[in-house]
Amino acid sequence: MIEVKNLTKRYGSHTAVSNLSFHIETGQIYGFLGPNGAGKSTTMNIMTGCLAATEGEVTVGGYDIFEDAAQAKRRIGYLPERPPLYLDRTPLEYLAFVGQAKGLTGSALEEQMRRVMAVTQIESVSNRLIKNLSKGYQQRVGIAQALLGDPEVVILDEPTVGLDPKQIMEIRALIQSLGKDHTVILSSHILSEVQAVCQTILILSKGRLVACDTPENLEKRFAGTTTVELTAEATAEEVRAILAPLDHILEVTTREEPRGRCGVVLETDGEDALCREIFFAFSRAQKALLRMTTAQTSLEEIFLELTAEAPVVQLPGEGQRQDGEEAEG
Ligand SMILES: Nc1ncnc2c1ncn2[C@@H]1O[C@H](COP(=O)(O)OP(=O)(O)OP(=O)(O)O)[C@@H](O)[C@H]1O
Repeated sequence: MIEVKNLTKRYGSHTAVSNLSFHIETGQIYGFLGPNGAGKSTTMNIMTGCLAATEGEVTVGGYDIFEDAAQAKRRIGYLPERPPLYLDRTPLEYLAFVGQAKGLTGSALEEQMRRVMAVTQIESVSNRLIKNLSKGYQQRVGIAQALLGDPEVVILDEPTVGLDPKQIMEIRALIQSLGKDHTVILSSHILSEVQAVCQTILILSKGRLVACDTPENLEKRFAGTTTVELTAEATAEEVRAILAPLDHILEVTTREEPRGRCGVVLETDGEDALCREIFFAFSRAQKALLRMTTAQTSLEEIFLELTAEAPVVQLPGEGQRQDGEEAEG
């Protein structure tokens, strides 16, 4: 549906987006995840034709967003980070204005307005001034305008920012329902949000794409090791002898405890069946296993690692060098 190839955006000497390439398929909810300044808004603004790229190509449904802007934009509904709401208008007036700007008139406009107001559940406030609506309802109006024209793709930049927890839950539910009929791309700097709503996560860091996968695969791909902690009724020496024949154990740390117990921490390569084997190994040795727990690297830890601040490199005589200016391999 959307193809982004080698996209780069520089603001003066600062590279906001660096050699970004990815593919958005029809019918999924995608999440752009990254800390503040990662380049999410810049990428979305370029994908929606609101901002020119320095280099690279974006096509929407096969149409180039720069060369064939009208055709490409028709397929996209966009809610920017700061929605362009007219605060002194009512949602009805505002939606009529946006609908006309998108080329809708007469009964087609009325029918679409009715539909988007029903989807976003703003009928009850449609005659109140937008400035008097709660932030949650203002956001719904912003989403309603993005849906006018029945675009195939809906792009939402930080749709839950500034909302209270109840409003966040409601907007998330709305986004999930939009995912049934649209391809949805949203940005967020909150991992749990993207994890809860999106089928594919694109992690951006300093203008670069550092990962793109399902939440489950990201966990699998980056988790690598699993830590197993156990307590056994045995000496440290006995524990090591019991574990020695088992594969998939990378490191063993033991600590003898009172009452003939031993606390053990194992670094493993993440093999799922290992806990079972450990259990039976202790059983065969007639040593009681009193406790066993596993802890995997969480998606939160993966995100923090992938987007960790790299130290600013300043070479002699080079002046202020901006990270991300070299071309990505
Ligand atoms: N108009 C501009 N002029 C100069 N630099 C800009 C401009 N817009 C964005 N930047 C810079 O480009 C980088 C990427 O910004 P962008 O807004 O795309 O990030 P973001 O991931 O959306 O972050 P946020 O969540 O804070 O909006 C940042 O370093 C930002 O300061």
